[in-house]
Amino acid sequence: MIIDNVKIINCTNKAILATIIATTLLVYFFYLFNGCLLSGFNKAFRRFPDYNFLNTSTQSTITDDTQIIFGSIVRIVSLTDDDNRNESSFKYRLVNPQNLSARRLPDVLLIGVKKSGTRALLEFVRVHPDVRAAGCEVHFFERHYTFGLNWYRKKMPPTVTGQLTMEKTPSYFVTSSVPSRVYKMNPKIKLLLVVRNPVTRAISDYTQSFSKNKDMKKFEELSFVNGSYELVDTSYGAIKIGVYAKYLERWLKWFPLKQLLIVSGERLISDPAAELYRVQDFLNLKRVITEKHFYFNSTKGFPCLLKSESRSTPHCLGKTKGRSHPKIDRKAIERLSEDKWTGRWFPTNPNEIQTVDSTTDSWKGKWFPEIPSSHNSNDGSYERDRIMGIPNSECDDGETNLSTDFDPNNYEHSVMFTCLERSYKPNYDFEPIETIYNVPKFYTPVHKCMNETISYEQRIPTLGYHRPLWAAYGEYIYLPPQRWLHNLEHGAIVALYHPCANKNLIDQLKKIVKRCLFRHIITPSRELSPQRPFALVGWGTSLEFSVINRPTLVEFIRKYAKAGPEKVSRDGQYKKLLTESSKIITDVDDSDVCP
Ligand SMILES: Nc1ncnc2c1ncn2[C@@H]1O[C@H](COP(=O)(O)OS(=O)(=O)O)[C@@H](OP(=O)(O)O)[C@H]1O
Repeated sequence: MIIDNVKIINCTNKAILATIIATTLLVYFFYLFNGCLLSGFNKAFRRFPDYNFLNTSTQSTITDDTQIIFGSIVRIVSLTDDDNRNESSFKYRLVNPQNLSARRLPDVLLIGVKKSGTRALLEFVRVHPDVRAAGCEVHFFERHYTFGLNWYRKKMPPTVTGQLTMEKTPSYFVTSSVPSRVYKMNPKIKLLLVVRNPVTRAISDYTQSFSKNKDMKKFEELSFVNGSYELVDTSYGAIKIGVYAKYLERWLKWFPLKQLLIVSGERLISDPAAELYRVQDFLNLKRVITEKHFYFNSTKGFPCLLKSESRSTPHCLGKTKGRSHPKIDRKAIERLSEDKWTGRWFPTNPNEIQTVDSTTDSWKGKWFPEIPSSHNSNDGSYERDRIMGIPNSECDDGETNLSTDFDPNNYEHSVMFTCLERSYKPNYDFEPIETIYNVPKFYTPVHKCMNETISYEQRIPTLGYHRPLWAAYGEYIYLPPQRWLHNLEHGAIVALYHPCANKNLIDQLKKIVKRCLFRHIITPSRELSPQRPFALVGWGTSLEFSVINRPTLVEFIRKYAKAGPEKVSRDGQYKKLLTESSKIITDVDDSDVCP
């Protein structure tokens, strides 16, 4: 009986043990299978932090990297990653597997003109997700025609239905056999032709040859017969190519003008986005390539891409594009540019060319593509009207067209600096939030004239397009961000407060900033949140806070003052609603910040 009892107890123990193991295993498997469910919950919780995280237009990027540093929440936002995310949203599409990897003959040909900006146009247009281009010049129609169309097709990139295939070889334009061959391949093909002031083009052409052969004669000697500036030598290749109409005539025998778009090489440099809009319209593409894709690199002196089909980082064209030109005798340039030398534009009588296709409006007549004086890329004059710090009533003189940003004389605009709600209470529970944008190394924002609006994606902008005239340093009744962003670029610190912020705290903030450095701006801003109605802003960074903690603010100012990409300490020109000019603290360069 006792033995029986022991057996029963043993059996019961085994059963209990088995039950425990089974339950543990069950729980374990349940956990494994629902891991994604749990992480889903976690993610959902993480999606609901406080106001500041929700109310910023950069919220999608905030998850990038958030850390606690010196009692502040620091979030690091990658601008380029964010851009990629935007791009990918239109890059991905549902495709049938059989649509993949098909190589097609070109729908679009970039036929020339050599040294007019053809590489720039190709690189810019292939940013479009619906355009795929052969990277190298294929030279099919003039060099490798005997290889046949199949060979040519294999040189093209794979495309899916709906994508355009494109190729550029600038020598197509000047080779007589090419237009008929292209027509034979595809009579409906679209043609792009970049033209540039032929004198600048000739100098660029000469520069390229000279880089390969330093024993070459001077440009002036090659361009004129007998060494005097009397007779232009139109047999010299660099000059000859500039007689665009001669070559165009051949193309227009095969293709109607509506199948050809003439792209301005000058505008491709001064305003690439505008020229790319024309190209996208001509190719029936959605206007995807915009100003956001470009930045002007002042070191290179040309627009560059913030990202492209193959690279997500900012980059310019290679070293062979945008070379320095040798110094050419001004008299030679003047002689080559003379209006009365019709041969520069046309082989004979300018009116002759109009008989080729006079039915279409887009034919510009003698000036091909337009009067040369209207664009002259030689002296960089395209940037002249936007030069910073020089008042220009047609662009920005700090007086005209101010309402584009903020009109100091319009009482309706006073809402920008007036509190319409109850005053916000400071709250120690809200830690300061520092946002650091990874500014691309070569990012150079453009100056925009007052006839163009500037808006920002960031709630508190820390970089971006701005006005050519920057603000005089000091405290303002209100200063729009389109002005103070220029000050940030010069290394200023901008202190912002919400008009409804606590008055005592506003005074404390002002005192700290005024005692720290000369290069400061103080202005209200309605973009701040009720929880953190104060902010300090430096180039590419901002610190939003609820209460005034002197050490935190001083630390931020020391870290980001003078950190803008331009080292300019001189005072600004814009003074509308300036109430107190800033005082020099150590010296004009703010050598010692927050002494
Ligand atoms: N964004 C940008 N970056 C650099 N360069 C630019 C750009 N846009 C136009 N250009 C001008 O393009 C000139 C070269 O023209 P092409 O690309 O047609 O040359 S080529 O025929 O393919 O050799 C090149 O000529 P050079 O200045 O003589 O080098 C440039 O003036």
